[in-house]
Amino acid sequence: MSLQAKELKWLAGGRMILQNISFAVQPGEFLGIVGPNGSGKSSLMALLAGIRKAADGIVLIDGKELRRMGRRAVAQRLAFVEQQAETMERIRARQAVELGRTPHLGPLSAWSADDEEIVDQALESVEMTHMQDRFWHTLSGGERQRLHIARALAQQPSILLLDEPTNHLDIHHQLALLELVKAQGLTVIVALHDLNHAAMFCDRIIMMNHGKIICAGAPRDVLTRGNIASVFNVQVHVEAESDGSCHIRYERSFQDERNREKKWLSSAA
Ligand SMILES: Nc1ncnc2c1ncn2[C@@H]1O[C@H](COP(=O)(O)OP(=O)(O)OP(=O)(O)O)[C@@H](O)[C@H]1O
Repeated sequence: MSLQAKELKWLAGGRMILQNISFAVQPGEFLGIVGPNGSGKSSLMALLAGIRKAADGIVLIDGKELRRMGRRAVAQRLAFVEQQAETMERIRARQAVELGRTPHLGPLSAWSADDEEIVDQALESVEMTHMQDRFWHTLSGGERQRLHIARALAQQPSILLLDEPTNHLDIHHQLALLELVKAQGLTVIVALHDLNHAAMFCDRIIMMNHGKIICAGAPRDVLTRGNIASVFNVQVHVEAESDGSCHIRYERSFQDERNREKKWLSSAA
């Protein structure tokens, strides 16, 4: 399924948060959104998921306007894992994943063996089967995050929106999660802070700053020394990889160097 944003604009507290946001994601494409804190990534994800309404502009799913689709119809097509997803205090891990099946259940389609199997698979894919009977409130931040992903996969969407899904995860689970999501072949839009993960996994990247798209394109065309310096105020070396992607090496700042030098001089005195 494709997703298109056309001239999106969003205001909050009388302030322009997002403006001139236009882009399209093709079926099966893995699109990354990167940008500094406060650049508008989460706000954009919320507009794309339909949980916030744009002041102007439209979101289209396979050419249909999102705001004209019912909540259930949207949830059958699109799953959203928010950055600070709500807690579900009194339920067990498995029940949290079972919630992903809700949009597919109805008066004529009660809970079935297929639903059970889909939930089993979703739990297994995030390595949480052994914790399925644990109460939600006893789980760590990373375990909860993996269950949110499992819930989204159990929803069997065509489009997956993930807002910083690797928050709270150790490096094994960060990579495992991105590999798992990539392997699903879904249309994915993911906000990421780790630029190397964006370079490794994304087909295309949108770089945002101050609520606008600064540039968009293949990782090696977006994650350049110049773009990263002007948007993130960080100096980097970008090394080209043999597979056409790139790897970013961060330089220590001048201030860091001076502090280290001072520390070394005072300890040597
Ligand atoms: N409901 C709101 N009311 C007022 N301002 C808001 C609201 N929601 C977001 N903002 C502001 O909009 C800007 C963009 O926020 P947003 O959360 O979209 O950024 P982000 O790129 O996801 O940041 P981060 O990387 O820190 O998660 C911020 O300045 C934020 O304070």
